[in-house]
Amino acid sequence: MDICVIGAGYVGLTTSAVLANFGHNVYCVEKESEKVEMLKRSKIPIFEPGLEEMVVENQRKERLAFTTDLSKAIEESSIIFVTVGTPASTDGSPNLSFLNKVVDELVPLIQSYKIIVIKSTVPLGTNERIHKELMERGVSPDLFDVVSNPEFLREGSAVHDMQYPDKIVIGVKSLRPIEQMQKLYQDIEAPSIITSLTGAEMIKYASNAFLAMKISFINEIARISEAYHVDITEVALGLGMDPRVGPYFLQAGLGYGGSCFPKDLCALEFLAKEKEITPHLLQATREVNETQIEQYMKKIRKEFPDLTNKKLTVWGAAFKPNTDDIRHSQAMKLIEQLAREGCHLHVYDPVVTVAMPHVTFYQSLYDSIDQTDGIIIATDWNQFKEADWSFIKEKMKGKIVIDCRNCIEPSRIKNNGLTYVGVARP
Ligand SMILES: NC(=O)C1=CN([C@@H]2O[C@H](COP(=O)(O)OP(=O)(O)OC[C@H]3O[C@@H](n4cnc5c(N)ncnc54)[C@H](O)[C@@H]3O)[C@@H](O)[C@H]2O)C=CC1
Ligand SMILES: O=C(O)[C@H]1O[C@H](OP(=O)(O)OP(=O)(O)OC[C@H]2O[C@@H](n3ccc(=O)[nH]c3=O)[C@H](O)[C@@H]2O)[C@H](O)[C@@H](O)[C@@H]1O
Repeated sequence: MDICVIGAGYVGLTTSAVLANFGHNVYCVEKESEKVEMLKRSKIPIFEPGLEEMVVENQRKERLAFTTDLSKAIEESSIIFVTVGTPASTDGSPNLSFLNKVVDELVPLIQSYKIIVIKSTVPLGTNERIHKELMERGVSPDLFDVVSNPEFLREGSAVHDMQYPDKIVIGVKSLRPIEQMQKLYQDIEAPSIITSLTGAEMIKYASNAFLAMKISFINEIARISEAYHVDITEVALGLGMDPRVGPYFLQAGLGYGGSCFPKDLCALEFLAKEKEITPHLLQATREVNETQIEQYMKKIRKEFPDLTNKKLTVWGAAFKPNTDDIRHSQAMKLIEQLAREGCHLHVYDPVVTVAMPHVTFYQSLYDSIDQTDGIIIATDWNQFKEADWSFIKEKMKGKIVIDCRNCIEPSRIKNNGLTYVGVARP
């Protein structure tokens, strides 16, 4: 099949590479010409394990092309994926300007039957609205179907997640596009859920809200566990053994960040309030998360009562490991807070470097700890878990290691004469 993917961000690039890898011809249309030039030279603008290799391989096989020319891509494609960003506006409502622009651009270009697949995460009712708008603007209903096909990939494992999803959600208004959609995904072994356009939108929001709630739940339980000297990792293990709960997303720490959980939670809260529903759990989830940085600042201030001119090392800046994405990163928020309080910060992240006042980003893990007063782990990269703590003990000046992700076994640090501080790890 010939496919057009609009947007070359995390979702657009992964969708393009994976569909091309399944043998489809894919045109990935991106509005930023510099990005397109880079991609044409097989340079990927984001860090995502396995993506570059898959892009290069499919460019070589001439199944994947990058362009700014939407009209040619639409003319040649029967399926159009829309993967543009839907960031939060200042009032928490989703900003749909990129999506609306795409709809404007599509109106004059639909001259033969197309399936328009909305992969971006959009507020309830958006797919219905797009369908209506296309008709009102003169596009014959014989020439298009809108399909709501939300994406569940995680950054850092995007290529794997898209090839091996646990389900495929297909929201439709009529039965007409279903067969084509199933054919498109025939190489993926996963159950499909066929639902309404708005039902698919809600499955996406409910999934992200539930996962975020699980994280805030374990962070709240960690606060209580700490007060009663209980080990949160044992609690999470025992809790997660119940199949009704499951073992995932029970890692206590600095809280969730990234380009999706914070904005999708705000969007759902906004959508609830629009219908005069008080979203108690969503609000509580957000409130716990928003106070996680302060929880850890208290721990840091307890170890270093005067932060002015303290030389501290922070490991991790990305919002999670295996990505260079710092959008709404809790690690970055912590770094900014520490810098505001007068610390001299030495930061190391395997793939992130940012220019900011009072902060020096290092290119090597061990260079970042030279003569430091303490180490703060803000993102749980594997590299940090595998560090040589006896060597670190020799290089650093102080003794304190604050693990804001509970990602290191305390004994590994304590056995080397250092002090370990996590959350609820007595
Ligand atoms: N990042 C993630 O892990 C996931 C994101 N999502 C959702 O997918 C959507 C996209 O997310 P990301 O890929 O992270 O966004 P992104 O912001 O990284 O990428 C969007 C891309 O679309 C391009 N674009 C915007 N308007 C365009 C237009 N008119 N024509 C061509 N290109 C255009 C932008 O320049 C940008 O490169 C969002 O709704 C997000 O909530 C869903 C699942 C996972
Ligand atoms: O809609 C989206 O964009 C995506 O949002 C999340 O994926 P992502 O944001 O890439 O990353 P996650 O692995 O979910 O982690 C999100 C945040 O939660 C934190 N986290 C995760 C798990 C955990 O147990 N504890 C915890 O603090 C991570 O450090 C990170 O900051 C969802 O997991 C995806 O299914 C979804 O498609």
